[in-house]
Amino acid sequence: MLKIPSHQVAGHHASSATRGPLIDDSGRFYKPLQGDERGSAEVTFYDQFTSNTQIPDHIRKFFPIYYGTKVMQASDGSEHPHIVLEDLTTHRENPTIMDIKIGSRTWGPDASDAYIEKCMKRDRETTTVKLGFRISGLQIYINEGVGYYKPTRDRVLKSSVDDVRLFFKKFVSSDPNVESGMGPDRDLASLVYGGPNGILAQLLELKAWFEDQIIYHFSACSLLFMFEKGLVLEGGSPNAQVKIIDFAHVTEGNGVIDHNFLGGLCSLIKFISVAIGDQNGHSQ
Ligand SMILES: Nc1ncnc2c1ncn2[C@@H]1O[C@H](COP(=O)(O)OP(=O)(O)OP(=O)(O)O)[C@@H](O)[C@H]1O
Ligand SMILES: O=P(O)(O)O[C@@H]1[C@H](O)[C@H](O)[C@@H](OP(=O)(O)O)[C@H](OP(=O)(O)O)[C@H]1O
Repeated sequence: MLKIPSHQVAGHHASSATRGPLIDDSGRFYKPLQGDERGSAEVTFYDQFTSNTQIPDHIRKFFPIYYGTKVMQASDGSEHPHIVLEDLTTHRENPTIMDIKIGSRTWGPDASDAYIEKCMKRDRETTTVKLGFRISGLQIYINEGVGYYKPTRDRVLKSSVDDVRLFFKKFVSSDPNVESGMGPDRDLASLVYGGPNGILAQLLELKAWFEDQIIYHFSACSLLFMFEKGLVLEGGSPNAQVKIIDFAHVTEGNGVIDHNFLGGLCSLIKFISVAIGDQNGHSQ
């Protein structure tokens, strides 16, 4: 049975009037191809990436598994091609999720002047230009009674630099709505951001690849942070994961490192380091 994902935090949403992602019970995520060149560019990327033998396994794990494309009934009732992906939330019960669009510019080298103008406006209005990334959406699980803290798209996109700092603290706090004089409690910071399997370690692994790889330029891609607070309450690990998604503006690297993504990633790493409590940032 196809349904609208309940854990989508950003991007185009499905409704009976608009085409958006759908999921099924087998753990697949169906993303409708955008009608213009963005849809075909994303398919081209996934086709090429899936068969690219230059991608090390420890990097491939950051990408959703790709199952090809399928023409099927879209959320608006039309027959439409979809990209079929692994549903990254399928094994999670109450995931806490953040979508962060990386890069200090969100268009690729072949973009039209009109598209650049549209993106530049949005990049300036958000933290993209200042920080090299912007938060596009998030949800934070609080508990069974309250459910999720999920600020509106408008609220998230209007974030200042200080708001971004605060969101990274709220993200790992027991209740994002509660703040003492010291701000949100950050009770889960060392478990979720820190440690050998935490988000910071995963970002550093990605960064090492981005310092070297000259195959792709990942314009306007997002990193998804995910973890499960419920597992911590049961005494386990939060199963923190970083994934990279949204490849509508990926282009060939042509022998040049992806300085736009790499710069944003370094900036993000510094913010996460600070949110853990290491005011000097990470030394690597
Ligand atoms: N494979 C996946 N599994 C589960 N959820 C996903 C997956 N891919 C994307 N999502 C969810 O859908 C949201 C939007 O995804 P994506 O960025 O690919 O869509 P988009 O409509 O192209 O976005 P944008 O308008 O920002 O370019 C993400 O923030 C995430 O919550
Ligand atoms: O970050 P926001 O404010 O949500 O803005 C959206 C974001 O820039 C997306 O990347 C873009 O889609 P693409 O990356 O696929 O171009 C989308 O364009 P659209 O509204 O024209 O689809 C924007 O609305």
